[in-house]
Amino acid sequence: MTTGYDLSEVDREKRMGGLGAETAREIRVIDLTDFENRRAEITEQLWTAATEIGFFQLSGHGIPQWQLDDAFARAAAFFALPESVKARYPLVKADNAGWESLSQVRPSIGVPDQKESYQITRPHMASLWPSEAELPGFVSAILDFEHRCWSVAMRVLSCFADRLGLPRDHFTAAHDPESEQYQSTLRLLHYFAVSEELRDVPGRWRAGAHTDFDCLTLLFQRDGQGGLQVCPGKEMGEQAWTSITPSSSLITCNIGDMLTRWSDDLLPSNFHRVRSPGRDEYQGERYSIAYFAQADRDAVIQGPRGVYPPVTAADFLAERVRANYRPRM
Ligand SMILES: O=C(O)CCC(=O)C(=O)O
Ligand SMILES: [Fe+2]
Repeated sequence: MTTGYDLSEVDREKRMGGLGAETAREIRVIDLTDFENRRAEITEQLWTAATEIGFFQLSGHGIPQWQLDDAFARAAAFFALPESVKARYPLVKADNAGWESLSQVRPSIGVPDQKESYQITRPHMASLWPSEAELPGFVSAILDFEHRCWSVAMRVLSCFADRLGLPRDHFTAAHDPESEQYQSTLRLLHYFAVSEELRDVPGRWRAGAHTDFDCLTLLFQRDGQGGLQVCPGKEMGEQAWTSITPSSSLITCNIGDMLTRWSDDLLPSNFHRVRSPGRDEYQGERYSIAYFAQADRDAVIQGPRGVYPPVTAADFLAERVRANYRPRM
């Protein structure tokens, strides 16, 4: 077993900080309706979208619209708390839990993302939840939403397991919400409105180019709050980025580095970033929510063909988090 790993993903990321070009690409929408009866067809669609393009969107995912809207309303209420209150729930890096602001520095750009975020990782929240008085009903609503995300992610991962020749529940067993080792994370994100003095300042990103550390990311956005751009991993050399039209009802998915390793590189992780609005665009704030399906700390990541040495999900994640935040955090 290796301890840590060689961080080649970070080296790769450091080459992706430039502006690049823009290009149109097809982003497929895959309908999960009637999942159990349509599993074979859906599996084919997910596999080709994931391997040919990398990013895809889900409709028919079963999370009701009211619950998506409610999660965003609660996220906005959290970020609207006074700084002094949010500061009582600071990000604990080792646990991927808590609130941070302007502290995530992507290796690609070397300056902080223009955002704040609040991360929920179930086993580590004891002292990190806002109180009932501060935000009534927040904890139960967010935990319920997190569980709905888990269940969508596990459906998608079960299809990938089938195609990789692994037991169908291989990934589900490694993302066990009942385990103390669980480390999947729900992340509420708030990108700041662009102040007058920061407009047109080059080199500012809402989120610098990166791949995610996890197995699978579910990303929720809001109509009209654009900025997400993607660049399929296998085409990273060209640095041609495609803007994703935000949608309040679809889930945008991407593969993360953990699943790339676990699939012996068959499922590529994908670069993405959130650009700052241009001069003539909406300069207001932007919200998004991401669910990162990250295997439990004690899960051992190694693909069926053993292309990479085994590494625990705990070691894998710890190295990436260390490479991503200012030392003071
Ligand atoms: O906010 C977004 O649209 C993307 C967020 C993201 O890529 C991340 O937090 O890893
Ligand atoms: Fe991301």
